[in-house]
Amino acid sequence: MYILSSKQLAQVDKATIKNKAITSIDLMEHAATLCFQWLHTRLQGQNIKIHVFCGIGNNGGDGLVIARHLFQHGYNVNCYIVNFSDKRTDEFLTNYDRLKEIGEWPTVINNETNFPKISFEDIVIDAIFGNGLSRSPEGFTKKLIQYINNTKVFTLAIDMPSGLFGDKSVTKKDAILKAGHILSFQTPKLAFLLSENKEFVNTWEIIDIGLDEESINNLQPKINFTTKSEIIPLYKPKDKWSHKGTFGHSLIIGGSFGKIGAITLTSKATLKIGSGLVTAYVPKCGYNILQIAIPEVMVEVDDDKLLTYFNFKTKPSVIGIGPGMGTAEKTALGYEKFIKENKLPLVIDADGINILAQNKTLLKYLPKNTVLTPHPKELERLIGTWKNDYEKLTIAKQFSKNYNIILVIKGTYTVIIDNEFMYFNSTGNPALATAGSGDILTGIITGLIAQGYKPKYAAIFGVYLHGKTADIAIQETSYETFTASSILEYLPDAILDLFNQEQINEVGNEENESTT
Ligand SMILES: NC(=O)C1=CN([C@@H]2O[C@H](COP(=O)(O)OP(=O)(O)OC[C@H]3O[C@@H](n4cnc5c(N)ncnc54)[C@H](OP(=O)(O)O)[C@@H]3O)[C@@H](O)[C@H]2O)[C@@H](O)CC1
Ligand SMILES: Nc1ncnc2c1ncn2[C@@H]1O[C@H](COP(=O)(O)OP(=O)(O)O)[C@@H](O)[C@H]1O
Ligand SMILES: [K+]
Repeated sequence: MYILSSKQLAQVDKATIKNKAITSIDLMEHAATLCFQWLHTRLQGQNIKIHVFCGIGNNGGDGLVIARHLFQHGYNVNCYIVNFSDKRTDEFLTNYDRLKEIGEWPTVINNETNFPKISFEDIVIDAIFGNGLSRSPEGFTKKLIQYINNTKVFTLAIDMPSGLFGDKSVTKKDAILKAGHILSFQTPKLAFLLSENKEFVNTWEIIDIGLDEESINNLQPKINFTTKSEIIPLYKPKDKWSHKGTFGHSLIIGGSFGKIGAITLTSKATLKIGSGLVTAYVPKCGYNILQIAIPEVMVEVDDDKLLTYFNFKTKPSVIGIGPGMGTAEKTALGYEKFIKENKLPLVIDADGINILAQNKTLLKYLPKNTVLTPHPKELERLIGTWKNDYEKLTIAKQFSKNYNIILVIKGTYTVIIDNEFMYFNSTGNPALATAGSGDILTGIITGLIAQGYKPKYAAIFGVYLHGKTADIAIQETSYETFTASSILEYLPDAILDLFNQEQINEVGNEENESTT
């Protein structure tokens, strides 16, 4: 699914009202009723105090609709208007009247002395600011946000946590509501996927409010959130007449004394994802280890304990390089020579990236669409520092464009960057934060390229499957006991899950709530 900017979302709201012949007030009624239903399903009429804080724009309008439904269903509700401006939208005013019509008058909050008492057991619904936030909240509104945050009460944010911009960094972090859960309309917001916002964004889900898909597509958005629906079409079914040559030959280069495990994991993953043939090129000390650990993999050797010569005989279709390789001087020299001469598709990880970062003149030798898979530290060495996550993405896009390479920036929401396009991954969880997890990813992406997946799609698909293994595993095992080898154990389930129709379009289901 696409990720839209605030401006694009406002455009799509307008286009939906025009193209679908629905009024703005009905669209609001529909969206906010879905939020009410979400809450009602979970509370089942329980007598919990619910404080609904409404702004004066359309986010406030949503709050008024939710409050009305809650009142009508007998909930214990206090509704407030946070009166930070004399402006009112028409939809707000209509819903204000509708609330009064059922005999409920919201309390107007104009200053700090009107702040209501909130207990830890209560629920707060945050409908103060949504997509129309134009600057950081100030004055009593900011104080109210801080007051709510200090209560540590459960907060349900409608569309956005108030004070957080959907698509740009906030410097004043003391005026943002810390949401316990967010019900966000139609598309994920970029802000939810960035670690700088982790204090404000806990779990979130997307509520499909029926905005006009055609208008969304017409905008040709460049930021994507990759879910199962986008992954299924990428899958390449196996041809009945295929043979092992059809699925490519991967060469996996890496390892050093004490780090043969890393390259063993990468080789195993390359084989397991379906590369027809796999050869590992390792220091001599890795020979027996690899031959015993993975009989299916062929092995070529370099110097005793470190890669030095890079003079393999294998003629592969793709090369995955870097895990466990080290950055010793003689390895770096051999690697530099290899990079300058190589013309084959590459996936570069770990020390392969670190050596490039030490000698950036090498970058121009990388074949077009080389995949680099840095974790945040490796990325920093490669592209330099950044002031905030948005700037990081801007620099990374420019880097991808300058060198014609595909960046896989690993993290909670791994993002694949190809020029100005970004693909955020939806799968994965902290079980993956374990030694060797990245080595496996390198193998998966390499093995997919060997089978004919274009590098960009191999990266998107590989990252999705890698994360999915952990999501499936965690229902059966624990975070603690999940190791990098578990990724390979659950890889068959992750692939088979693609054919499990029931879970398609699962974003929005509780099962797929996203946790940061
Ligand atoms: N049909 C639809 O369109 C649908 C819309 N929907 C809902 O609408 C929401 C967007 O509504 P919205 O555009 O009215 O913006 P919202 O966030 O309520 O507030 C804007 C107001 O706040 C003001 N303001 C901003 N920052 C401020 C600050 N720091 N301090 C003080 N004031 C500040 C700003 O004033 P201004 O910037 O002009 O000064 C303006 O008056 C969206 O998130 C979703 O919940 C859904 O119902 C689905 C259907
Ligand atoms: N909290 C998390 N949620 C989702 N994925 C995670 C999380 N932590 C780590 N990962 C994933 O685990 C992998 C770790 O890779 P990396 O840091 O290179 O590990 P290693 O060097 O140990 O192999 C990446 O794919 C990353 O996206
Ligand atoms: K809000």
